[in-house]
Amino acid sequence: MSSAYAIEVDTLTKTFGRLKAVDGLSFTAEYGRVVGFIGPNGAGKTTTMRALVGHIRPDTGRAHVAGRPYRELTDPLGTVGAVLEAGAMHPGRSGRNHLRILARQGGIPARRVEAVIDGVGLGRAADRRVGGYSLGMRQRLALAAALLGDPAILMLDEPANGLDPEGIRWLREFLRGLAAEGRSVLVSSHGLAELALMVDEAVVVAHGRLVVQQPLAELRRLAGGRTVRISVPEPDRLAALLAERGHRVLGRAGDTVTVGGDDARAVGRVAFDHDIGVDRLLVEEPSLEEAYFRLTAGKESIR
Ligand SMILES: Nc1ncnc2c1ncn2[C@@H]1O[C@H](COP(=O)(O)OP(=O)(O)OP(=O)(O)O)[C@@H](O)[C@H]1O
Repeated sequence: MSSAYAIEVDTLTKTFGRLKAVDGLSFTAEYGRVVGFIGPNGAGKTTTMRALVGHIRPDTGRAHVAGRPYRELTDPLGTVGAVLEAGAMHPGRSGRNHLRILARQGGIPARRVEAVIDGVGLGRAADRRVGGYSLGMRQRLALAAALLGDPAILMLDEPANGLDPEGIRWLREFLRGLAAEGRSVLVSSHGLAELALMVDEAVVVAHGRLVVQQPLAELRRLAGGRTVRISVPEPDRLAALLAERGHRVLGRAGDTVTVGGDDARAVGRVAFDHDIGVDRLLVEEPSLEEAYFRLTAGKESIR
C-alpha cells in the first residue's frame, strides 16, 4: 500500500458560490477500522466524500485515497468503492444483471458478481426486478456494486438511512467484517448514536470544519459517567434528602430525579428509609448522542 492512511483529508476547502461547504477540514482514516463521519445536515460530509472520489475538485487542500488523488489511481475500482447516493438502477433489471453490467463496464471478472451477491446477502432477490426492491435491498445492492472491484477502501454516505433495526444490525456486522479483513470503511451519518456500535472512531464535523476526531471510547468518556434515575411521587423531597446525604443530584424532570454515579441501591435506600414509594429505578449508560450534541452545540442549523 502506497500510504499509511487509507484516507487523508488535509485542509480541504470547497466553496459553492459564497458558501464554504468544506472549510479547512483535516482528518485521516486507517486500514482495518470503521470510521464514522458524523455531523448535522449540511456539515459538508457528502461534499468531502465527493472530493475523495474525484467527483469534485477541491479549491485548496488535499483529499487523498490510498496516498493519492482518486484521479491518479491506477486501479480505482480495485482501490475504492463508494456508495454516495442511491444511484441510478434500471428498475426493470434484476439485481444480478445490474451487477453484471457494472462488472463488464469496469473490466471486472463475472465471478465477482456472485461473490458480492453472497457477501451482501442479496440471495434470491438478486433475480428479482430492482424496481420491486425495498430500501434495505437497494442499500445491499448498492453496497454489492461498491464491492465489485474488491476495494481496500469503502466509503458509504448515510448507509443506515431508512434501514430498520434488523438492517442496521446486519450493516454493523457486515462493516465490522470488512474492517476485520483489513479494509478501511468511512461511513457518514447525521447521528452518533446510530453508529455507536458500528465504528471504532468518529470524525465529527460541523459547518465544514472538524470538531473532533476521536476513538469511540474517548467520546464515551466525554459523554460523562453513568447516572441513576429514580421516579417517585415526591421528587423534590427525595432530591433534597439525596443532596443532604452527599449524592450528586444532577437534575429533576417530572417525577424523575437524576443522580450521578451507578449506586442504585444507595439511592433506593434513601427513598425507602423515608417512606417514599419508588415507581422506577434504573442505571443509565452515558449517552453518546448527548456528547455529540454538546460537541456540535449551536452548530445544528442547516445552511
Ligand atoms: N453542488 C452544489 N452546489 C451548491 N451547493 C452545494 C452543492 N453541494 C453541496 N452544497 C451545499 O454545501 C453544504 C454542504 O453540503 P453536504 O451535502 O456536503 O453536507 P452533508 O454534511 O453531506 O449534509 P447532509 O447530511 O444533509 O447530506 C450544504 O449547504 C449544501 O447545500
